[in-house]
Amino acid sequence: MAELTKEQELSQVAPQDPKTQTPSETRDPESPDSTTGTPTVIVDDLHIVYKVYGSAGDAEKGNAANALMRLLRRQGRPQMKEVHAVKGVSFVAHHGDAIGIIGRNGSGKSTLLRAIAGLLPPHKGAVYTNGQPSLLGVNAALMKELTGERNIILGCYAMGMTPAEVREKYDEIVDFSGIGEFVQFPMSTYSSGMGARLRFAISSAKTHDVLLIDEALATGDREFKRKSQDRIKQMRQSAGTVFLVAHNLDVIEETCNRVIWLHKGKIRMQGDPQEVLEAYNKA
Ligand SMILES: Nc1ncnc2c1ncn2[C@@H]1O[C@H](COP(=O)(O)OP(=O)(O)OP(=O)(O)O)[C@@H](O)[C@H]1O
Repeated sequence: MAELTKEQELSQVAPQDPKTQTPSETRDPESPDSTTGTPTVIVDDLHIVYKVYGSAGDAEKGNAANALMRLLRRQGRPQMKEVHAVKGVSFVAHHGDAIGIIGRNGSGKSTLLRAIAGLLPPHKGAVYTNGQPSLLGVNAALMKELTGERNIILGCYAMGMTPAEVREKYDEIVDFSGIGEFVQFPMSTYSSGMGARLRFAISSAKTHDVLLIDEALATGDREFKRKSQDRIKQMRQSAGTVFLVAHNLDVIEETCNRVIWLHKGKIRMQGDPQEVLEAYNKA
């Protein structure tokens, strides 16, 4: 796939509006990376809306009449609220990119990552991916009641590795995670940092087409952070694309070649890490 014109080669995540499925329109000629590497992820005018059943607002609470009104209203449809978490985000990522996503709490970073992973359907717009995206978050699901050893095997199988590949990688994963003899204990006995380290070690044992990391580096100690940054650099070199959401801006600056700054669900700025981080720190 030399250019984006072969749209059919990109798998598409749950689009709802056929009018928006024109990824070639989303290329940003101004972007420093838009002409290098093969496109791996195209986010095209993406909107993500959460629907939540809300409770009563403060003005409606407090007395019997209001309580009765609330009860009566609930006899009809329950009150539903919408949270418009991502509002028209578009960008193109390429092989070899490590893209940092920054923004204040609630700006939509994790939502964007989950949408790229295909875990959230777009309300409008689309996400196209070339290859399998894998989301690595501190809450990524491994089975807590199983030992680290079992989880390594399960996790590797889940990523599509063969038994021979799992045997080959097993020691390296345990080593990298630094959990030592705890590998024989159930994950429920691990500290949150140990769990996060094991998840990172498992997920990064394989070369991913698109690896999405959500704050995974925030929990490790200094030594583990350094090791995981090196691993991310290696993954970039092996031609995958890495997305990294982290509040630690140093990690983003050292690891990423491009930064997207989200503000209230929209892209406020994107491009060279130093420039974007400087503007972000001044804001
Ligand atoms: N499961 C959910 N249901 C309803 N609303 C949600 C849900 N998850 C997130 N939101 C809302 O969507 C918006 C974006 O949240 P998101 O977690 O993506 O932000 P974030 O930038 O990752 O925040 P943080 O830096 O605090 O992790 C917020 O207003 C949040 O309240």
